[in-house]
Order: sequence, then structure tokens, then C-alpha cells
Amino acid sequence: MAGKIVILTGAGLSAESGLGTFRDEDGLWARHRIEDVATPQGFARNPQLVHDFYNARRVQAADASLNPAHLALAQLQEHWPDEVVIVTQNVDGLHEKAGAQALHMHGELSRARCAACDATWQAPPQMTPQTPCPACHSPAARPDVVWFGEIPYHMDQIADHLADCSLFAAIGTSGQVYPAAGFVQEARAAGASTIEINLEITDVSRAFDSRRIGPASQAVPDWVA
Ligand SMILES: CC(C)NC(=O)[C@H](Cc1c[nH]c2ccccc12)NC(=O)[C@H](CCCC/N=C(/NCCC(=O)O)S[C@H]1O[C@H](COP(=O)(O)OP(=O)(O)OC[C@H]2O[C@@H](n3cnc4c(N)ncnc43)[C@H](O)[C@@H]2O)[C@@H](O)[C@H]1O)NC(=O)OCc1ccccc1
Repeated sequence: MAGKIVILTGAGLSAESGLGTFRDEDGLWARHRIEDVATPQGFARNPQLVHDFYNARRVQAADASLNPAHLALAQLQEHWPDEVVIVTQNVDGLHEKAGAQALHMHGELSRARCAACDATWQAPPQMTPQTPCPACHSPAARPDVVWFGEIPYHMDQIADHLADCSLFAAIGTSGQVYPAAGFVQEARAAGASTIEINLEITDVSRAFDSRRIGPASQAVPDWVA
């Protein structure tokens, strides 16, 4: 197979696993202000509020079950291990639970990071503003997720994969958060063909050559087959 397949996933991939998306009417952002729970400024203002937000999501994600879309992508990657690259905006561990490897550009709920010394470690289920860093022992633990205004992870690796991809797919993402929403343009610039898989048309649909409209649990296995 010539060239890489780069697959970008978003909250819609895990929606049928019971994990709320961000922008649906009862989504995460309907119940929480981004400024309060997903920015460094919000964390500085009220770390307990932010820990409560991520502690709840960490428990939910740990209890969430895989859906056929996670399994289909894991099988595709198992078949073409050197070609299939999964880049996820999701902080849940469902790709790994399905046996796949994914580049977590926005971090992982299962990891913690020290706001003082940048050490990272496996997050305990519940974190508080007193949770100590195992490296510098300062009470500066935060969820190891990328907040708004922070630089996403693995950007160089992702740019290399996009520059060398022949097929780019975006699954279950609304295309409203950058730089992820701009990856389709980078892939097109590299000559890749592009497909969007989503329940509905999104803000970036016109950037894609083709699309499959439907729930990921059906549309992804059909696309992979
Ligand atoms: C709001 C937006 C306008 N703001 C931004 O994009 C900002 C600012 C910005 C930067 N560049 C810009 C350019 C223009 C405008 C603004 C900006 N970006 C940043 O701050 C980023 C950091 C952004 C990361 C923030 N952290 C998250 N998450 C971690 C925490 C957490 O999870 O709590 S973002 C978070 O929200 C986003 C949610 O989007 P989706 O996953 O798409 O979910 P959503 O609910 O929106 O949509 C769900 C979709 O699924 C579909 N769906 C639902 N059910 C199903 C189903 N069953 N099947 C199929 N599809 C389904 C729905 O139809 C829908 O389309 C994800 O990225 C998710 O990770 N940092 C940065 O730019 O640094 C500099 C830089 C950049 C490049 C290189 C160097 C430096």
C-alpha cells in the first residue's frame, strides 16, 4: 500500500460508548464553561473545580465499553501496522483498550502531569489540588491533557505523517478546534484523498473529497471492510 493512512478521531467515535461529546446539546460544553475547566487560567483560578471535572470523566472513561468503530480501526492498524496512523483528540483510552496505538494530541485522562516540574505519571482515579508530584513532591498535579491556549502534543510527528499520507480520514469530529481541524488541508496539500465519517455535515465537510454519514459504530466497520 503506497503512502500512509492518517485517521483523525474525535468525541463522536466514543459517543456510542456512552462518553458525552462536547458540542451536542447535552454535551460537556453545555454543562461546563471551557474557560473554567479547560484552560490553564481556569485551573489557576479554581483547581478543585477542574479536578472534579476530570475526575468524573476519568471514572466514566474507565467504565466505558468499546464500540465496533474502535475495534474496526484496531483491526485495520493490525493489518497495516506501518501504514495506519491514528491521531486522536480524545483523552479516553478506548483506542488502546481496543488494542490500537494512537497519538493523543490532546493528552490522556489516565495520565497526570506536574505543573511545577513537568513530570508525568499514571494518574490516580481521583486527584485534588493537594495531590503531590512523585518527582518534586510539590502539590502541583494536573490532568495530563492539553488545554485551550496550550500547544498540542506530537505536532512534529503528526506533521510528518500528514506530509506523507495518501489517505486522510476524519471520524466523529466537528472540525471546530485547531490545529486538528486544519489537518485535512495539510493532507490535501500532500496529495492525499480525504474522507469524512460523521453523523452529520460539519464546518469542514467541504474540504473533504467524500463522506460517509452515519453512526461511527456502523460507518467505520463498513468503510474498513
Ligand atoms: C474553540 C476553538 C475555536 N479554539 C481553538 O481551536 C483553540 C485556539 C485556536 C488555535 N488556532 C486557531 C485558529 C482559529 C481559531 C481558533 C484557534 N485551539 C487551541 O487552543 C489549541 C489546543 C486545543 C486543545 C484543547 N483541548 C481539548 N481537549 C483536551 C481537554 C479535554 O478533553 O477536556 S479540545 C476538545 O474539544 C474538541 C472537541 O471536538 P470533537 O472531538 O470534534 O467533539 P465535538 O463534540 O465538537 O463534535 C463531535 C462530532 O461527532 C459527531 N458525532 C456525534 N456522535 C457520533 C456518532 N455516533 N458517530 C459519528 N459521529 C458522531 C458530531 O456530529 C460532531 O461532529 C476536541 O479537540 C477535544 O479534544 N492550542 C493551540 O492552538 O496552540 C497553538 C499552537 C497550535 C499549533 C501548533 C503550535 C501551537
